[in-house]
Order: sequence, then C-alpha cells, then structure tokens
Amino acid sequence: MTDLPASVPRSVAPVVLDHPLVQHKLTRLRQAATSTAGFRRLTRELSLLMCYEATRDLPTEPVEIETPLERMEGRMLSGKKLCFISILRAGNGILDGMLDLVPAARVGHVGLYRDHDTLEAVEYYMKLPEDVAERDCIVVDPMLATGHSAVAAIDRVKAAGGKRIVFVCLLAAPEGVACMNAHHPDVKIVTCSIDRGLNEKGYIVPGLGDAGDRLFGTR
Ligand SMILES: O=P(O)(O)OC[C@H]1O[C@H](OP(=O)(O)OP(=O)(O)O)[C@H](O)[C@@H]1O
Ligand SMILES: O=c1cc[nH]c(=O)[nH]1
Ligand SMILES: [Mg+2]
Repeated sequence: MTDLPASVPRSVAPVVLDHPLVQHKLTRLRQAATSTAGFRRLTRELSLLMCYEATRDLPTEPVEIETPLERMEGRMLSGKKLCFISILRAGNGILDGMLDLVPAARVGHVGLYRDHDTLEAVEYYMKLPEDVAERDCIVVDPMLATGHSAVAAIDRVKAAGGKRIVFVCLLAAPEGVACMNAHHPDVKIVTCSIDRGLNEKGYIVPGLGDAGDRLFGTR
C-alpha cells in the first residue's frame, strides 16, 4: 500500500474509556430509573474522567519550585491555552465537570438542535472566544449519534480558526464515529462507549435516551 502524503489527514482511532469506575458510572447513568439529580451528578463525575483523558497530550514544561524540604524541578502545563466548546444544550452537562478540572479554560458555545424528521443539525446560537485559533479545543456533547451535530459544530470551530480539536462524548454510535472520520479525520474522539447502533428515530441503542431531557428534566 502506498503511504498517503503527509498533507492528507488520517483518522485517529477513538479512545474508549474502559476503566471500571467509568463503566460503573455509565451503567448507572443509562438506567431509566436514575433521577434527574443522579443523571446530572453522574455526568459531572464522568466528565472529570473524560477530561483527564482528553487532556492527556497537553504539553508541559519544567518549572523550578521549592518544596518545604528542597528545590526541585516540577512540570506544569506550558503556555498553550485550552478552550472548551459546548454543543447546547446537553453539552453543558459535560462542561461543568470539565471546568472543575481546568477552571481557567475559555468557553465557546454552539447552539444546535437535531431536526426530528431529517436528523440534520440546525444552528440557533454561536459564540466562540476570539483567540480560538491559538487554543487547544475540546468540543463536548454527551451524544454522538448520526454525527451531524458534532460535525456541524466542528465545521464552525475550524471556520473560526480552530486546529487542534478533540471531541468528547459519553456515548457514540458507530454511524457517528464513521461520520466524524469522514468529515474530520484529524479529530480524536474520547468516549465512554461505542454502542450497537441507532434506532429508526436516530437514537443511540442501547443508549441512555435523550441526554438533554434527562439532564434538565424537560421530559
Ligand atoms: O449525532 P446527532 O444525530 O446529531 O445527535 C446528537 C445530538 O442530539 C442531541 O441534541 P438535541 O438535538 O437533542 O439537543 P439538546 O441538547 O437541546 O437536547 C445531543 O445532545 C447531540 O447534540
Ligand atoms: O440517543 C440519542 C441521540 C441523540 N440525542 C440524544 O440525546 N440521544
Ligand atoms: Mg435533546
């Protein structure tokens, strides 16, 4: 097989968090009997764990510090800055946990809803930090179903200059992963599970239902 030229982006394999804590919390999250409060708390806890993985490749630099006993060289995040981008509205459930870990990150919002009939993403709001081009971007949304919403959001982040992008979700469908790989093969997906597929209404199965409705108690 001939090697692709370096300019052609390749698909980055999705990272599935198979850690026991993640799987335990995800299973409780999926249960229909989990309350709105429980769903919100579990989403926040899972977000901390996903943030840990999504920030794995951030560069660090040596820093001289004094412990109470002696001088030493530690490491801290280098000058590169982070931007979290939440796909409204369910993305905000993940954003909260991410900001607990990186409180200084900038935040962008892309408002999209899925048209129930066409399953296409419809934009209703967008606000990104001006310097998004200089930041590492982590786009968050609990669900990657058809992939239309994530692809539309990342289209907009790239149009604004965003280059290094990771996409974080609780659940992905194989269809959504394929859609992302087709449109944004340079974007790494971090998820807690790749489920079996989509049902006739475009819901992830076995899934967890409508993430936005479960987070905000709107149904
Ligand atoms: O991959 P897709 O097929 O595009 O589906 C995933 C999208 O659907 C849900 O949003 P929804 O439209 O329900 O909006 P909400 O967050 O306001 O509930 C979910 O939070 C994703 O944004
Ligand atoms: O299963 C799904 C698919 C899209 N959006 C959701 O909230 N859940
Ligand atoms: Mg919804």
